[in-house]
Amino acid sequence: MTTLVVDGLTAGYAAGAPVLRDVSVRVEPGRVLAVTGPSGAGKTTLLRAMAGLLRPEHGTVTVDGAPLRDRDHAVAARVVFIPQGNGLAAILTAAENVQVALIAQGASPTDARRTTLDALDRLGLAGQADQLVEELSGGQQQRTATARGLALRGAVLLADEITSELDAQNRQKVIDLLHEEAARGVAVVMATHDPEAAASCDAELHLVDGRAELVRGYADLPAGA
Ligand SMILES: Nc1ncnc2c1ncn2[C@@H]1O[C@H](COP(=O)(O)OP(=O)(O)OP(=O)(O)O)[C@@H](O)[C@H]1O
Repeated sequence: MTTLVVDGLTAGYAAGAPVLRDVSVRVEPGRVLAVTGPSGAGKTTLLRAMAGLLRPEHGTVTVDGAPLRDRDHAVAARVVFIPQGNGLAAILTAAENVQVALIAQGASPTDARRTTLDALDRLGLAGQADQLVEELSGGQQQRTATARGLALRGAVLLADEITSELDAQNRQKVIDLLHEEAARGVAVVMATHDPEAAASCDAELHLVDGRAELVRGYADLPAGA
């Protein structure tokens, strides 16, 4: 089980003032943390820092106590990032997008194919496996990206706005799958604009202009939850 800790994080992009200022939060195994806040508040920036894609100006992001050096380090620590806007290769099929990621992680082609079909099936995409991503609807693409993230079976799962293009039924399915990941010990973070999705999480960090306000902490959970 892996714990990711953000401590006093100030970070941003090369040109300009920091986007995040003195943000601290623990991402605990077996729990789902919602990151909420208005557009531009810094949700994606925080997830990028948790994924090892942004270097802190001040403070630290640690995985099991080790400061994250970069994305390679995060991948080695099994920090999986499902980006906003899906990050899929449009000219590959849904299945190929998932398989390539698994093979890059060391899976054999046979295992990769089996895991891929299982992950697509969990997202209701069994019938779309061999369809090109550019031929899928926005919601199907978003679910394919989620299938890829789940197939990688990370220790930490960072999901950036992965329900924004989904209908109510698929939205609930994806939220349920994130909770299933947590139930098997994954530390899950979900950036979302959706108050219902946030309410379903175990804790909520609300960002305003890059500053964090803990709305609900894990300690607020009823005993035994
Ligand atoms: N690559 C980048 N280079 C420079 N500035 C950026 C970059 N990405 C984001 N920003 C800036 O960082 C701030 C926070 O953006 P971020 O995408 O983290 O917000 P967000 O809360 O995820 O917003 P949204 O809900 O609209 O996705 C914004 O002012 C944005 O313009």
